[in-house]
Amino acid sequence: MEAYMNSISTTPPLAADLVSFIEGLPKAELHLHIEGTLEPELLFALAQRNNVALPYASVEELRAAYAFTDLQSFLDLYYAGAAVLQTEQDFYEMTMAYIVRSRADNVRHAEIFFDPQTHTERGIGIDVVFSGIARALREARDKHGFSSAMIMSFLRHMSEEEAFATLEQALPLRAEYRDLWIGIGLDSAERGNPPEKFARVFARCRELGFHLVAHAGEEGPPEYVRDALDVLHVERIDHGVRSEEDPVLMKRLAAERIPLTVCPLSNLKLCVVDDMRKHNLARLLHAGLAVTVNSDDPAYFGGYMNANFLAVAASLRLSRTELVMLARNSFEATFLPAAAKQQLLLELDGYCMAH
Ligand SMILES: Nc1ncnc2[nH]cnc12
Ligand SMILES: [Zn+2]
Repeated sequence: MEAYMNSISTTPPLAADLVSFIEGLPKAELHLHIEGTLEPELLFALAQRNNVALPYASVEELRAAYAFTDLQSFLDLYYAGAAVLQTEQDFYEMTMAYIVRSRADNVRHAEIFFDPQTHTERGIGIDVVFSGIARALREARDKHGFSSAMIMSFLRHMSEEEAFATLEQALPLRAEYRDLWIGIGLDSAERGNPPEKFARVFARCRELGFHLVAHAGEEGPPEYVRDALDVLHVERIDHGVRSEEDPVLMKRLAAERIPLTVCPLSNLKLCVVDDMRKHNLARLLHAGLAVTVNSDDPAYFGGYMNANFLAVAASLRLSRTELVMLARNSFEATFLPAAAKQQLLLELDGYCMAH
């Protein structure tokens, strides 16, 4: 919330009816790291339960440390924070907290990243990670009709060999999690870790029939976006905001309607932009790209889905039509079967007619 407040402090407030329109707008979240939803309060509670020492005396002190200068300064804290996750129940509670929070934002479907290497490196079994996350997602589906999927992401600061080893560990679980585990992603430090580094493991995942996505063009150059498409054969680009530096790439992204999962508050917190009013989301949208709004690591960046929508709506003065385009793009960009996608699009149409 803090980043949102700073960015709009010199921007006129949104009309109350537009705020409530955004809050109730049905939406899909396609760029969310479940480890990035670990709020300081839960992080402290898990540290205590699992006897993990923290270098912070209080929740407030920890929150005060969330002042990032770039992606790496965030990743250092994010990986350290994830060390409190030890048991299946811990992963369950973290995931359930995210579901409660995103249902309140009227997120109707979420495709969630998880980073097994962050945990297996510390001796946590990969089955523990899958099981805790999936138990929460299945419970939310059965109790509330909350629709979701899991995207297992490789850490790009690690080697391709280590990514292959993670894939080998995970594949025996595939049948057990067939209802949820639909895709493979690529995240962590982008600069100096180009898509080609993971060409072989992505080719294998493609053969295995997974959906493919990758972070590209967050801090890295537009060539990484092009190579994520041409070398890794991804179907969506996570972030992709630096694509704007390459007009040929922009034309292609628009013509092929390749979804970009943009994360406005993340971009502000990680200094990809220094002012939300300068964010290129509206320009990308107007250039015909399939832009979506997402929260990335909401516990660290100051807001969940609605905070992201409200921040761009206020700073970029987005109209209802533009906001609906963003929500529509989010449903169209899901990996849901056509009928389920259509159902969500109809729900969105119904909402627009009623408001
Ligand atoms: N914004 C981001 N970029 C790259 N890797 C990440 N892992 C978690 N959040 C990330
Ligand atoms: Zn991300």
